[in-house]
Amino acid sequence: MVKMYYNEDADLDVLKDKTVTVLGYGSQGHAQAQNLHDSGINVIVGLRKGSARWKQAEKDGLTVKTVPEAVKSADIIQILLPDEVQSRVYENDIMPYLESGNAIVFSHGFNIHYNQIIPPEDVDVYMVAPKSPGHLVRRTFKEGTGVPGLIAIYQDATGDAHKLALAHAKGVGCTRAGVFETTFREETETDLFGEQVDLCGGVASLIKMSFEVLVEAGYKPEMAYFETLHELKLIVDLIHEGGLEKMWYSVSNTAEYGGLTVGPKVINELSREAMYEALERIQNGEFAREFVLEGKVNNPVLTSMERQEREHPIELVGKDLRAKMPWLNSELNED
Ligand SMILES: NC(=O)c1ccc[n+]([C@@H]2O[C@H](COP(=O)([O-])OP(=O)(O)OC[C@H]3O[C@@H](n4cnc5c(N)ncnc54)[C@H](O)[C@@H]3O)[C@@H](O)[C@H]2O)c1
Ligand SMILES: CC(C)(O)[C@@H](O)C(=O)O
Ligand SMILES: [Mg+2]
Ligand SMILES: [Mg+2]
Repeated sequence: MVKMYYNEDADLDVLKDKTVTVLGYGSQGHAQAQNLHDSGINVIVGLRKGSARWKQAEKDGLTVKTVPEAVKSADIIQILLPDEVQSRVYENDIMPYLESGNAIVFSHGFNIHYNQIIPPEDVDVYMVAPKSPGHLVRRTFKEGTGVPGLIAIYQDATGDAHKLALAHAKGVGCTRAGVFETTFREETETDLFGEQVDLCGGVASLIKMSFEVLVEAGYKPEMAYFETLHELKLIVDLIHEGGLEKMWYSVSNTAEYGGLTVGPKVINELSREAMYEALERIQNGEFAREFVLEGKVNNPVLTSMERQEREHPIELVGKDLRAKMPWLNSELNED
């Protein structure tokens, strides 16, 4: 078993005299900056002048500066910008102001692993990667718990990178839930695989296709929505708490027999082949090249797919139904 690190293994004091700048105030940025600040660490947020997020970060009680000013004021520079813009911002607004002994921190290894950012040898480079969407990083922290996370050391110029990474993970709240150590390569490749095949891509495709089949067969879209999307969370909660065993225990024998016999026909050997293909494209850098080039031309494919996704009938019926369920936390930008 891998070693897990908890609160007692990490010492926040190593960050006592340091300033951490969090570049970006999106999903991870707003969560990690506020958690670090609430943990007593001196935090500055770095944003573009005129960024819509600037006011929000100030409203949240944080100091905000432009990226170059934030980097100049900091010992530890945490890059929580979209992966596809990080290398450009690094070249223009980070690298010129780095000082020997600084640390650069990532929450995903993409830009290091795929050579988009090549840091100088005299800075620490480490990762603190919460294994969770950013909004839950903040929500769980405020509830007094946290989400599990990974740390990884790419470069230990000062000899302190490991202690810093653990303290940083503690400030973000991850050592409350458990942190384990990995490498930039392992985090990057498994993270990309998980989000493409299972967590985001696989699940979204499964939801949409099962919804489409029910609606095409003449069932009401509202029925199909509850069956294929809404209830998924309730089932996943059981899996999350107690593994597949707890889910199979809780559902009826009918669901258990039907699920165990039909599931492998739906997610089948063809799906396995597609998963291996996705993994190969991640491992050989093809996916990274495609995504980096997509970013360089201002995300035309992503923009168009986001629009198509918003217009999918399950999203339209879902919007109406969720409006009738005010107890759902469906705000997009909730803190
Ligand atoms: N979203 C997640 O839950 C999640 C989970 C784990 C790891 N990560 C990693 O965290 C990092 C950040 O991802 P995110 O999803 O939080 O990003 P995001 O898109 O939600 O937020 C990005 C932030 O950067 C700002 N920004 C964009 N371009 C900028 C520029 N040129 N200069 C300055 N600021 C700019 C945006 O205004 C925004 O505040 C990525 O490395 C990602 O892989 C994200
Ligand atoms: C939250 C995820 C999917 O785990 C993360 O990896 C991301 O890129 O947003
Ligand atoms: Mg992930
Ligand atoms: Mg990811």
